[in-house]
Amino acid sequence: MAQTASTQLGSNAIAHHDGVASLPAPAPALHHLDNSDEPETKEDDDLTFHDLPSFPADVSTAPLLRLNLARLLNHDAAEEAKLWDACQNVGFFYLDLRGGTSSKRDSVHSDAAALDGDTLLHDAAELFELGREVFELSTEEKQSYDLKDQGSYYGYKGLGQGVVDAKGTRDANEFYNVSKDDVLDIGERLPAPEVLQKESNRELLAAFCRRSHAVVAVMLGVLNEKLGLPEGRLAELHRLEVASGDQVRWVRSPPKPTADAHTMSLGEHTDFGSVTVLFNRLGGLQILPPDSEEWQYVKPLRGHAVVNLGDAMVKFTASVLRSNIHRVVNPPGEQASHTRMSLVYFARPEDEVKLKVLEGSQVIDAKSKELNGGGVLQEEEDVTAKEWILRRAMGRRAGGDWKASEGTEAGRSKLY
Ligand SMILES: O=C(O)CCC(=O)C(=O)O
Ligand SMILES: [Fe+2]
Repeated sequence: MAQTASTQLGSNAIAHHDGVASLPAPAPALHHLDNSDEPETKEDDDLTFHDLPSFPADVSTAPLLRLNLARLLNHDAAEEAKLWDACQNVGFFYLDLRGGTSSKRDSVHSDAAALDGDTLLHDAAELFELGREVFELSTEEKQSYDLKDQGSYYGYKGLGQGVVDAKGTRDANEFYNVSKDDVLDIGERLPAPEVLQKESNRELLAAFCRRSHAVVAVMLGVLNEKLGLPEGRLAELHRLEVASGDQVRWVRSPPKPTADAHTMSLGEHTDFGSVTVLFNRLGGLQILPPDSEEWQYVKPLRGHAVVNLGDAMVKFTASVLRSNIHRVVNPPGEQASHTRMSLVYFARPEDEVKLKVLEGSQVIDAKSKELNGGGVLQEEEDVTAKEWILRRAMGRRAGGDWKASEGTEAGRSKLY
């Protein structure tokens, strides 16, 4: 008898499929490892946000694997295998940050002091408050921090100032991007509202960057080993202290009038960079799982980040790793009447890194050969991370060059 995705995935995966006939059928099960023999801890029982309406039980959700930072820090082989699986097959997973603290003696993690999942969760909670303050400023003031005309994607983007498709349909979110280089005093200080110039808030943003980057470094370390790349290869393309397009982003979508309920808040896309660490409280994020035509919600889980890979990892690995298409729609059910805000850390390759297939890995070489044989691997473009990110980000602004903003998954979307 066919199993449902949730029974296949076991207790450690989040999946919900109901039997309501009017809803779309569940997508085919994702590749996975079976974790059903893992005991469920008491803590795992409570993954909901108590101050918000609950995520409805009757919508189809993506059965993403749930990884645990503490286990990855202990070099737990099964956990590393799960990470490898998720990154090859889905490109999205949950990361339980609770209790994920590195021993300072662990020399494998160079920035061990910054590696603290609980403090990262705490910083994220404070940043949700700070984001609220930023968006409460007047539209006129916020608009003065739209740096598009200076050729920058940092700063503010107003509601409807981005497009969600090639026809130019306007988005339904506003966002604010803060540069890692700015808050770590590596790059120039960009114009910003007073509240973001306050030293204590710059320190909070800097701490969030360091801690998110340290979590990303753990992921990159495991992937480096699984790919069989020379030691430290991915790490040396992503040094915290070197200029890069790493950024913090707040995304805010107000509740939509009923007539507009189906307009997208944020259009279908793949992320441009390497690894994205996302903090969600209300639903609305959806992914189009591999081999599926059905968009599925990613249900937010307390204590967890949603982590996904971006196009740079696809390019570095000749598509051994996956950067999955996703979008943001209205939060489901009762959640739709609430303003949705999310907080994101985008880790990207250093500015001058060329987005080319990496050398020195048999796994990547084999994949390149396979794709070349099938004629799928396109000739590599000579593009740096900085150029790529700028082109992709600006192409999504109203009046931008949509075609130039295409990512690695263009073939998956009907909109491209
Ligand atoms: O708001 C979200 O949940 C996702 C945001 C996102 O995908 C992005 O900013 O690239
Ligand atoms: Fe994204």
